[in-house]
Amino acid sequence: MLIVADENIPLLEEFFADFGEIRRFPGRQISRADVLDADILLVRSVTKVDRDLLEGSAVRFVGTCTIGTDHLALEYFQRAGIQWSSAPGCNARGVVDYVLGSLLTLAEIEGADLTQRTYGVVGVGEVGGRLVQVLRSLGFNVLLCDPPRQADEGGDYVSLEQIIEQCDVISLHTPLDKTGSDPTWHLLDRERLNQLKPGTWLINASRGAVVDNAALREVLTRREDLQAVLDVWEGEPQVDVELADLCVLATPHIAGYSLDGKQRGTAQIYQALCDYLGHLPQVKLADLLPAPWLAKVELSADSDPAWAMAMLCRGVYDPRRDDADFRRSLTGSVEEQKLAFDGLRKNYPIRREIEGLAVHVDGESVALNQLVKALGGVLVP
Ligand SMILES: NC(=O)C1=CN([C@@H]2O[C@H](COP(=O)(O)OP(=O)(O)OC[C@H]3O[C@@H](n4cnc5c(N)ncnc54)[C@H](O)[C@@H]3O)[C@@H](O)[C@H]2O)C=CC1
Ligand SMILES: O=C(O)C(=O)[C@H](O)COP(=O)(O)O
Repeated sequence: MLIVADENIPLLEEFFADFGEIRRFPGRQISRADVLDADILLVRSVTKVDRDLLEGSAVRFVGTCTIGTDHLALEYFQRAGIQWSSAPGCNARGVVDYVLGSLLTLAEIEGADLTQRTYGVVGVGEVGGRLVQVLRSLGFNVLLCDPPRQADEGGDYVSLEQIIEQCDVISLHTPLDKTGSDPTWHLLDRERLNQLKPGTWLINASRGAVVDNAALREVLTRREDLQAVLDVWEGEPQVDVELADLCVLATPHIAGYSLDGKQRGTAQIYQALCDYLGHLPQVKLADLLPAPWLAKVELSADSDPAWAMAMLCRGVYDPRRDDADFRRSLTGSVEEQKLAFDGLRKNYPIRREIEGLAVHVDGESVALNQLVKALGGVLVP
């Protein structure tokens, strides 16, 4: 069996070597000729997998080790009888950690109290749902917007207009969808961006085109009260440098890049391929994931909870480093910038997740215990 795979998929050898030959390519360069004889195609988000790539090839199974599926031509797969799988939720916690780190930076720069703001989460699926859970457990006021879920399940949802009208912080976690009943392409268009409440913080770690980037640049230029954090960009790997300059934090699509998230993505596709081929899975992620460098944190019971939150979150992950690395890469020619965008992602440093962090609170503190649990940490004796 021949497997063609994006070279940036971690643990390819460990999970897939037993199935046959693995040929690795840079994801953006996988071509018709590369996949012609392949049985299995394993990708990440940067490979457009459509009829142009697959027609006439032997590929019968496509696995994307990502949450997003906007790079896959799913209707074509159905017509052509090609099985596929994505990795739902694999790196959702990494994105939550990115948002938490961004909030800490925004609060520091603005001198704001995170407990006093109203949060709007747009798209309440794997990522947004986990984010809502953390924010509410922290005692924050959170409004939810998810028209598809609202239509299916009813419940405690508000419209995007209400989010824009009432929220001090808006975090976007929808898929990128150009069609359907609730399209998200330019969900935040010029009109909606203009309506943002004074002082709104806008975070986009979904897909670049969920926000009209040109309109955002124009609105941020006029309105100094707004603060934006962008992890994703229209036209990646090319980035609007002027827009990046206007952002508080700008990063090269790495919000979900925890080691755990990336390796989980591979493991989920391995499981899906085993199901497709009727194989009994032999490889377990738990045997491969290394122990985190930060094994345990000790907090004194009289620590200030706001300080403790910053320490715990930033001790595991602080997006300011990614922002600094990215900004340094935005100085060369456009071609150099595009290469740097992919280079930063390819050589991404090891980063772990806050969930599961072992924390010992030395003494009695209800507030600290609640904080640790809200962040997903584990209280240990
Ligand atoms: N920056 C990064 O590194 C990462 C980005 N992502 C992006 O985040 C997206 C969301 O991820 P998940 O939460 O795992 O997906 P999901 O599919 O679990 O949840 C998406 C939610 O958005 C809702 N939704 C769809 N259209 C909407 C609309 N017009 N308005 C409001 N809500 C809408 C859906 O009903 C669903 O509940 C992914 O599709 C992917 O594009 C995901 C992982 C990492
Ligand atoms: O899972 C997703 O969806 C993402 O956005 C991934 O973090 C993207 O990572 P790459 O596939 O672009 O490496």
